[in-house]
Amino acid sequence: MFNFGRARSQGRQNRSMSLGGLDYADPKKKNNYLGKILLTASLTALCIFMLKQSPTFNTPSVFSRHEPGVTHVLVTGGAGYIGSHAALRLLKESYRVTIVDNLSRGNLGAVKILQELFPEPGRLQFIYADLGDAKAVNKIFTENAFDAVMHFAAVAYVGESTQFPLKYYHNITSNTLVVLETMAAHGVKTLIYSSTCATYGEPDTMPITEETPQVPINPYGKAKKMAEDIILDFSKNSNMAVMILRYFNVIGSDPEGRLGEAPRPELREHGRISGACFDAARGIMPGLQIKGTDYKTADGTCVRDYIDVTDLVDAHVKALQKAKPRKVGIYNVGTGKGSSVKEFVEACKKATGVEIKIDYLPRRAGDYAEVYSDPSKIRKELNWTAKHTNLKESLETAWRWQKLHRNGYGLTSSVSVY
Ligand SMILES: O=c1ccn([C@@H]2O[C@H](COP(=O)(O)OP(=O)(O)O[C@H]3OC[C@@H](O)[C@H](O)[C@H]3O)[C@@H](O)[C@H]2O)c(=O)[nH]1
Repeated sequence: MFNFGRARSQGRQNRSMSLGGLDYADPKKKNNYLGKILLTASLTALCIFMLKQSPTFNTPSVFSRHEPGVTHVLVTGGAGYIGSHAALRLLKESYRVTIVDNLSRGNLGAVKILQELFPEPGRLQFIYADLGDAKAVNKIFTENAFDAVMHFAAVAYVGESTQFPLKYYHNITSNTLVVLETMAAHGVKTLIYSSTCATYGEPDTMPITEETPQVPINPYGKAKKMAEDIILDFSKNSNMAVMILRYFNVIGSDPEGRLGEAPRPELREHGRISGACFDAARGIMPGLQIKGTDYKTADGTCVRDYIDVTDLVDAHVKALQKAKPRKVGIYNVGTGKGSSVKEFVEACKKATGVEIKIDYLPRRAGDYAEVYSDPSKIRKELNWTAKHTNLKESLETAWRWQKLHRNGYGLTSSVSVY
């Protein structure tokens, strides 16, 4: 694990070690030492220069104290697709944001864009850390005064979860435990948790309400359900304000084309339908594979409820504003409308203007035939409703980003910790 804060303290240690070892008795050595001092001084200057370029350098004291009227939100996974869009929205709304990300799935490029948009001291800082490292997380909470946590960071591919279940159980449950324990230890009182429709599995009746029994059928959904249970049990004897948002299938991009979805190329085989469509439209892949055509749905392909990322982050801001101590709110975040994979691909062809070649494959492990939400609870209680319900229009915003960023976020997107 590396973070800029640690680099600074290590820099201090190294400096004192080199000065502590000076011995001026030998004139030859003295020249050596002068050389070393000059080298150390220039390296230190270089380090400081580089750190000043990094977002973490901006006035840590501002981040370490509560300020009346300023809500400081820790966004875990803020370098990822949804987390970065949430950070952008929070920053636009004048929240103070700290992003923690291990860059295993997220992109430093997304953080850099946010940093360029909000360069003022005290707005945004980035800390490179892994939530599995409880000591590092504790240090982050010690050095920062958070008012709320939005916990996005997680591995999140259904197919991958069936292949590497332990990775999913570990990452999703134990990291949530670390976040909760550290929040409790430091008195941070509000949690907005990213859950998923995958916790419902394959219910008998549609649409899915928050009362629909949760019977997940893949490790991703099961691990998210476990994390929800951990949070719910903890909240029974705590005065924490908790909001659990169960997302349906997230698509789209920042309409101004600054942020987008940049999945790891090496994870393409597990990738979501949106990424697969765009890869095919851009000719990076020879075509799109539709995985499963024999489901009991109108056209035989799976049905999902596609929610625009800008609507999703709007739900987060509303959840944050309405969160109350000792209360738990659980909400579906979807449009209430189901679309089949075939319909999705047709919309993608229209949005991109590309005639995507399609191969039909057998079912993917872990998939359920049909899920779509009943979003009436969130509409009633949080006054939230999806504004973007046209698949093609959401895909157009994503396609715009894809065209502007042919290499995703560039070199930074290949930084990997796992
Ligand atoms: O290349 C592909 C990818 C996906 N698909 C199909 O498209 C449908 C949607 O699959 P995706 O992987 O995009 O999304 P999923 O429904 O599996 O899960 C998604 O939604 C819920 C979120 O919480 C999860 O994080 C997210 O992965 C499935 O039927 C899948 O089999 C393909 O046919 N081809």
